[in-house]
Amino acid sequence: MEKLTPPVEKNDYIDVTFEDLTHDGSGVAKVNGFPIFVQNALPGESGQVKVIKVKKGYAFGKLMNHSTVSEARVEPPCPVYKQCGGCQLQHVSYEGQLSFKQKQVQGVMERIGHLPNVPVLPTMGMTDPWRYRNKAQVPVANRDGGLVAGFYQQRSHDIIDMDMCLIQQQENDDVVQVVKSILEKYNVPAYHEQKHKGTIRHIMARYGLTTGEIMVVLVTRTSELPNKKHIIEEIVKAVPNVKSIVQNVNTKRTNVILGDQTNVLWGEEYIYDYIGDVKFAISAKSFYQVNPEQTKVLYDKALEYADLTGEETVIDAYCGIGTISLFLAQKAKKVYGVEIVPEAIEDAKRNAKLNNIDNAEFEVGEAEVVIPNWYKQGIKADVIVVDPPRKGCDEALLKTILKMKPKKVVYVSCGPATLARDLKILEEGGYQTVEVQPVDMFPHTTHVESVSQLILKEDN
Ligand SMILES: C[S@@+](CC[C@H](N)C(=O)[O-])C[C@H]1O[C@@H](n2cnc3c(N)ncnc32)[C@H](O)[C@@H]1O
Repeated sequence: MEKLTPPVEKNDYIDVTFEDLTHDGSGVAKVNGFPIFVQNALPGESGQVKVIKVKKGYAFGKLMNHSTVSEARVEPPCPVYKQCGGCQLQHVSYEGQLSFKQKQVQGVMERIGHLPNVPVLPTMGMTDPWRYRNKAQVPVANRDGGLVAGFYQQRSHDIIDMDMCLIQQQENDDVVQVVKSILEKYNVPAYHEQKHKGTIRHIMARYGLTTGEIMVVLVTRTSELPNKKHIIEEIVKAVPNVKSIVQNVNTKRTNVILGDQTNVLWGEEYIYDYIGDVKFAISAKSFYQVNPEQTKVLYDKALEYADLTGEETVIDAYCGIGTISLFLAQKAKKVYGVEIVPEAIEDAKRNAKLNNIDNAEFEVGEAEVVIPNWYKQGIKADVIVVDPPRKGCDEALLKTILKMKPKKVVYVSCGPATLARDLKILEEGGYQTVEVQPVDMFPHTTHVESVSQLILKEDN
């Protein structure tokens, strides 16, 4: 096969116009069809780029200057946007972000799914896309005789001290600052990663948006916490809505934040929050959606697409803590949820009880194993909802769906590329994708979430 010669070399300076944005927010320019990826460049912009790395089929460049600036470009409001890396799209207007997310889904439908006619609707965004996150997990270090708490600088483990994060609930920012100063006052040593010494590793705050309840989690290397009694008293005094103070002990040399052992130091083991009418108990280790306001928007859409009358049997595959299952159970005859993580299923069962929901059953296991078993046992769903991780649905699960033939499939996805791949398989098996609705769950980041409705075609 003829070897293609890249049209650019390292250290070349070239003038380009950007055509697209990648899934991670880099601008894409093309030289004779050869793509060059450049950070901080937007579609429609032109400028001079220095080529910094050339690979077989693509190159990376650094933007040296702009000759045209996109109308969608804005000044990022966060002072540490460039160092942090937690957000990737703050330099794009919110309208521009929503349009980028819609185009990204549309693009993969065409390129990967070969489904150019599937309607991809405009992204449903937030009225106020700031301060939406209900969970903060902030690493702590010792510096200049005190404590710093903030975020890891991009591609490093250096902590940048920070007193606010514009996508965090204000309450979480406040908790982190107050707890940091209390720990500093009592000389609690911060964890030192290389030496694996010290005590406090992370300060974590969880906030119930609808209840205002706050949980403070102190993640420590050792189960011993010096001046524990005073620290607890001061946190209770300083954080009026605190309902739970928890110590999580993580003894391991690891990047995973939480360890195995959790002790309640004060108050309750759980805080509570509602999504719609459904109440959720949230422990230090529970998975819970980080943007509950948009979760409601997403799940309302899923419910609309499921179009339940009260007579249906529904399967919720990859059900996590049963958030969607409990939403659906209010409108269905019976819901079966399956999830691989046993603790999540315990939470799902607890949450069903908490809401007096007795028509939802949950099972631990792989969706691609459990659902075929259910089918063998005679369980046949009228509607199947799937909400898989980024890698999409397992092929065995898709095959079972095609055998079981539910009238509707509702596909909640956090990975547009695998969504497109799976929709194609379902379409070839007799389903029609009615529409795809992107929902912005994570403003200012490149994450794209969407929900799709598929119906079984009549002759199947
Ligand atoms: C995107 S999350 C779904 C969250 C869920 N809908 C909720 O609201 O809690 C995907 C879930 O799939 C689970 N998972 C991953 N692989 C799985 C598999 N093969 N079978 C079942 N669940 C799986 C993960 O543990 C995770 O909870």
